[in-house]
Amino acid sequence: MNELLTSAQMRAIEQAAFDSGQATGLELMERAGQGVIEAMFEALPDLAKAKAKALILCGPGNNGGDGFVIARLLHEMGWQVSCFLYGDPGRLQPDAKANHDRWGEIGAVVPFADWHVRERWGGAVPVEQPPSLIVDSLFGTGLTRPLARDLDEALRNLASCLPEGKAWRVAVDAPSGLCMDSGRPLDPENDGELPSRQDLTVSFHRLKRGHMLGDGPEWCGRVAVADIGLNQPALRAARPALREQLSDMVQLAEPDKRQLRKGGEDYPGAHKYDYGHAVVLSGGPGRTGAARLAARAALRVGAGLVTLAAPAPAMSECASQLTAVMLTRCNGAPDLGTLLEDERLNALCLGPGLGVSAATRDLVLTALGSRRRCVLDADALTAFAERPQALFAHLHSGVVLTPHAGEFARLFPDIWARFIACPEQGPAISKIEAAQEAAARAGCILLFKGQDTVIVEPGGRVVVHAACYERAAPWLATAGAGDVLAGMIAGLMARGFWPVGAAETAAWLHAEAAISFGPGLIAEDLAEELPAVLRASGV
Ligand SMILES: NC(=O)C1=CN([C@@H]2O[C@H](COP(=O)(O)OP(=O)(O)OC[C@H]3O[C@@H](n4cnc5c(N)ncnc54)[C@H](O)[C@@H]3O)[C@@H](O)[C@H]2O)[C@@H](O)CC1
Ligand SMILES: [K+]
Repeated sequence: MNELLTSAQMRAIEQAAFDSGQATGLELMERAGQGVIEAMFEALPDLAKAKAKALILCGPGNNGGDGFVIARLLHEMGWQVSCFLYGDPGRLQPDAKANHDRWGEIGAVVPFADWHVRERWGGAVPVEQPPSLIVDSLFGTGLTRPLARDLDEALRNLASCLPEGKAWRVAVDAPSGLCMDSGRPLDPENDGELPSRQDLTVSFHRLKRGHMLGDGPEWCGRVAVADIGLNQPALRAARPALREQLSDMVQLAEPDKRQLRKGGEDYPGAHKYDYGHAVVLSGGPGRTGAARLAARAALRVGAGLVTLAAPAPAMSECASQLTAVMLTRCNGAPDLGTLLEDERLNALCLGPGLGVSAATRDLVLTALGSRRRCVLDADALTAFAERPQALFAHLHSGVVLTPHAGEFARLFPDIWARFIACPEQGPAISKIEAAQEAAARAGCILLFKGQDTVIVEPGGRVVVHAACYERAAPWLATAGAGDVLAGMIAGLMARGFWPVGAAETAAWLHAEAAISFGPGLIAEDLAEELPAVLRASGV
């Protein structure tokens, strides 16, 4: 259940279910409507107390069909329901039409020409009793272009007449206007500001990428997944074409708890060298903090030994601040080369506080030449902004790049420009495609940071860690947090994690530590919170 689907993958699963006789469209639509009802009363318990009047906004496709089911079921529960339709009833798809007609036996359908939102709810004394629930069943995974201007205007009027807090808002599958493959609003006219935020968005079968990526979480409010009875493993097993379509399935990040555990059957009587030796390169005097943060994190995440390699003038500054982390002198690339003659040094971290300079570039190239597993972060990336190709030519499958948006833009300016252009049609390019293209060009693992962190192995695994909803960790926006992440990845690689697995586990632990610590967090706290996080997750 940790998968993130594209709209096309969802359609393919649905089609396979029809073709194999696992379900009919009408059955799925009924379960979808039922699923929304159950999910919203569970997630929003106050909604049941507010039981009064619901406004169901139905669209021209199957998303609208789900809305007619919801209208009927709410009516059966005693709600007063108004159904508004944006679209031509004569052109509804058969399943949506069937549910439109069933609703028609119960109540009216207000055509778009008669919505008159302002007249209804805009005056000092509303003409009509305001709804306590507004269900957005206009567009779901089928949205391919921005909302038409007249609909957009009606929805903005509705939002101003019934602002947030005046009525609960629940979206069926997607907040209308959001591209569900990217989490980006298809709304160039309004700079991506959709008409309203939802309190809850109910997805079907699995989460879609748009629920977790980009601005998706902000517009969805909260998410719930309704089971609509699709047996994906059975469909996949029986249908090679579906297997093919689901082969590049994106997963939500999870920690590898088995590998995180020390001791046990993998390491009877383990020695510290069984857990590797990470080396973190430090900047000069007054700029050693970032590397020290990374080194401490590498040790806390379980590397057997961690050495900070600092230039001579910074040695005393480092020595006064280190205890378990070891210290060695490294005055530049030749010293690093000598250091790496010791084969026990098996993972490197370069970038935090290193400085944007030719000396940094030389250190990076020496590190890459040693073929050690390596994290390149911060200045190790920015130092190549002028000539990214000079870096890419030396990268290999044991390297993890950890750019934030600014660093990504410097290394991959063309991909970045396409990624941030306001999309006019769907599916819009998502952070996943941007990261995939960048990783393919670089030829190594890429961890593209952000609230939605995307981890890509060229031609391989794609993982998303989204610090949203119950995993929101706003305190992570603090100086030095990125240095800690880089150190954690290096520490895990020293322990023997594959680079992509190290990036995934580190991204999860990093957010988990922030969630566990809570408000007031500073970067120093992240590594210190790791023991509690590891214990709580059963490691
Ligand atoms: N895939 C599944 O397994 C299920 C899907 N269901 C529902 O069906 C939805 C998908 O249905 P559809 O494929 O019919 O798509 P939608 O109902 O999302 O959209 C309807 C159609 O509108 C057109 N359209 C796209 N953008 C538009 C715009 N800006 N203005 C006007 N028209 C536009 C497109 O041709 C699209 O097919 C899902 O989101 C979900 O709510 C459910 O009924 C249950 C099961
Ligand atoms: K919707």
